[in-house]
Amino acid sequence: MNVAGKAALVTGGAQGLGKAFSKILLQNGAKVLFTDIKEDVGHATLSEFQKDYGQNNVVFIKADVTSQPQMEESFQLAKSSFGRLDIVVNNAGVGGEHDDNWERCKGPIRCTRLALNYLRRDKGGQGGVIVNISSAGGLKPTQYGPVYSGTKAGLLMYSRSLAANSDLQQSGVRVNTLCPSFADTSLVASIRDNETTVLNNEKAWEQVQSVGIMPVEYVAEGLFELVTDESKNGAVLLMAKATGKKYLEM
Ligand SMILES: NC(=O)C1=CN([C@@H]2O[C@H](COP(=O)(O)OP(=O)(O)OC[C@H]3O[C@@H](n4cnc5c(N)ncnc54)[C@H](O)[C@@H]3O)[C@@H](O)[C@H]2O)C=CC1
Ligand SMILES: CC/C=C\C[C@H](O)/C=C/C=C\C=C\C=C\C(=O)[C@@H](O)C/C=C\CCC(=O)O
Repeated sequence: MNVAGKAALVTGGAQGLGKAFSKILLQNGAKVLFTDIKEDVGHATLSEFQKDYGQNNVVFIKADVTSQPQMEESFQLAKSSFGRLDIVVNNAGVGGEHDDNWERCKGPIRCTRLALNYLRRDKGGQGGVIVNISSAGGLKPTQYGPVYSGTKAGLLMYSRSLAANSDLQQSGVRVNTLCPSFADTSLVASIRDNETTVLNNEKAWEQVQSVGIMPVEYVAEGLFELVTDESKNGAVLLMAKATGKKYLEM
């Protein structure tokens, strides 16, 4: 897929990986609507992007992925702003070990279901691609983040199963999963700063340091590959500082 002239919706795009995903799409000529719950940070990112990529090529809306009405409004706004929707990146998420944090999995599922109403050819869309942001922790056990790993593994298998659906394939929609290891964002800084609820901050931070931390721009290259390579459907891309990009073969 050539993203130039295409339209994307990225959740949690105000900062971190979501900002880097939005940026790489804009840099390559796509129009982007990004959502976030952080209004001030979102508006600052919007101004930066509008200056660099054009006033009409980027839109921000304060919207929470845990809210069905807010996400319905976000998808409608993307369609009315750009006249089309081709790419959806379900990125918004939080760290931490709250035992009810299945929203980390349910939020992207909610948004994937909404996305299908806009992308499917049999629903008036033009086909497209959904990329769900899981984690290396969704593929490999994280002993200090079992809830995090469990929810990300759930999202991964939801995405793979949906991608295997033949009706969806015929409607022109691909569904891929990106599994980054640690990247340089506030989520990882919260482990360093003892501001999260991982099971043992000190040991978790030691693990982060031994695995290594990737720049967000590098992770965005993986996202871009999953968006543009039309041979990829149901793909799971693991990215880590030491081992680079590796597709799951299973
Ligand atoms: N940083 C890392 O090492 C890794 C991060 N991930 C995943 O990448 C995604 C992005 O995380 P980071 O950029 O690291 O974190 P971050 O904390 O820097 O950015 C997350 C963004 O999502 C927004 N957000 C959080 N909850 C939201 C909600 N309910 N609705 C809308 N927006 C919401 C936040 O306000 C923030 O702007 C998450 O799904 C995370 O689990 C996956 C693997 C590694
Ligand atoms: C210590 C983590 C605790 C809590 C989770 C935290 O809230 C967020 C974690 C975000 C990312 C997790 C990444 C996990 C990475 C790993 O488990 C690494 O051990 C393995 C990473 C890559 C291996 C590459 C390879 O085998 O090819």
